Amino acid sequence: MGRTLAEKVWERHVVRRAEGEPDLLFIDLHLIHEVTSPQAFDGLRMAGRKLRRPDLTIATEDHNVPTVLGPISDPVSKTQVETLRKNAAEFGVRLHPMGDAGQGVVHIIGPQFGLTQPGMTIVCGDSHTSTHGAFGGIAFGIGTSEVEHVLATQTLPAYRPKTMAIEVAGELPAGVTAKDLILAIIAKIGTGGGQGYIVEYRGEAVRKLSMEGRMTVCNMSIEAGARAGMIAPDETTFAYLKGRTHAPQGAAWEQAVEYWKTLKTDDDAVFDKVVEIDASTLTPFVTWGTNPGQGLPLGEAVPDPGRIADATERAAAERALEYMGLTAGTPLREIEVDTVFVGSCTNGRIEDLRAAAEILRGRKVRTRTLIVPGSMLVKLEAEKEGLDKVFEAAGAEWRQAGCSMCLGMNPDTLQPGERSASTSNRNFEGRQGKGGRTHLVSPQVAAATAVTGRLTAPADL
Ligand SMILES: CC(C)[C@H](C(=O)O)[C@@H](O)C(=O)O
Ligand code: SF4
Repeated sequence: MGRTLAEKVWERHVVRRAEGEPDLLFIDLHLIHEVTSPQAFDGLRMAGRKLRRPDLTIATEDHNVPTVLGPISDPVSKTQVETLRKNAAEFGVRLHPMGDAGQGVVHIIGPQFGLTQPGMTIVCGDSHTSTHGAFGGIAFGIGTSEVEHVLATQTLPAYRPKTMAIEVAGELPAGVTAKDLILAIIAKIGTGGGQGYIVEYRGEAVRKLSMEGRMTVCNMSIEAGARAGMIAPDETTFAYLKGRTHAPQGAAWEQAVEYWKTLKTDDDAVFDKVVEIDASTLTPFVTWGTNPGQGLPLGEAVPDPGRIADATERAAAERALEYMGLTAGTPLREIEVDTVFVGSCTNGRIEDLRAAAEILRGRKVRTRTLIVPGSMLVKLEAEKEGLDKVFEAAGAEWRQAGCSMCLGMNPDTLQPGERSASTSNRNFEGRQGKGGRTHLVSPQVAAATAVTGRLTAPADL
């Protein structure tokens, strides 16, 4: 019987297997940030261990950094960043600190440097590590004790998840993006729908996505509860990687591509579960609730919890509407927002900024609008293209790279009761600041919303 892509990549990395025990996997790339690494380094220090493979480890500062120039004022954030600096120096880890040209959100810098490659195992003490699966590797988030294990051994014990195929037939209509697709997928399968699985996204619409779009999709796999998300590499993947700093060069490149071409699910392979979705029926999607599965097409209205059959879901919807300050039956297009955030490891890449700029060009924003590049390199690229000027002319704020308003660990937050349209990945209660209300959207919807002050698709402008 043939094998799925996930099975192929997994098997190639097993260094020890024993009955009744998790497989011991070799890890090709270990990404580090300031929030989940301090105790792991402490553990190493206490055990008198060194880092096993500093060459396969890379660190960045992202969650706690302010996105305006200047020092970190919050003492907890400051300590976390300083601790990472000390640890990186002591253990010989390459670090991209604030202000460095290579700094950025951990899931943006791996791909941009060509460190993220097809067929790899990639881990990070961060749930959105699933992003890197867009290149056809197995990438997942790990806990701090696992971070320590990987630092010490470059291996990780893990049970192999089951495999799920999400088959996306047809083409995305014009104006419908990767973000709308993944929000629609999560609304369909639920925030627990992917639990216990590695998801492989397949089908025509997925093949047609750019690498940026594929990363957006894989990024949010975790929001459907999946262990990881992946997409088989193809010409789009190779073209994206070619020439990047850490991508193989010359003969090694040819050899790598030859191997990468074998990284696809065999025709006769069997997935443990298959979900089908028709891309051609999709429209711009927004969330109305407090989990990423509570989403609907923008053309619809706030749902009536009374009409939800499942008691748990009904209770969740009631609570969500109360927190969100929404009334059932209100057209989603009539919801007014105070703040728009374009950024994060979901939608903080150059293509996302270009899409937002295209809509904001020659227009003015009515909301507080933060445009935050996912990395300093994205920032540089955007500035070369003059996108910063477009944003500033529209009245939006152009910032330094970081996680920013994706989560309230830095100065970019919502005030209690404030409402945002955000291109990030989580709309949990308090995610963007205590009492803040988040609607997850694509960069296109975010930009159009900034123009009108209400949830809006570009086609409505
Ligand atoms: C802080 C970090 C551990 C966390 C994660 O694991 O994802 C954060 O990045 C997030 O997006 O919530
Ligand atoms: S941008 Fe958001 S989702 Fe991504 S790593 Fe930072 S906090 Fe987590």
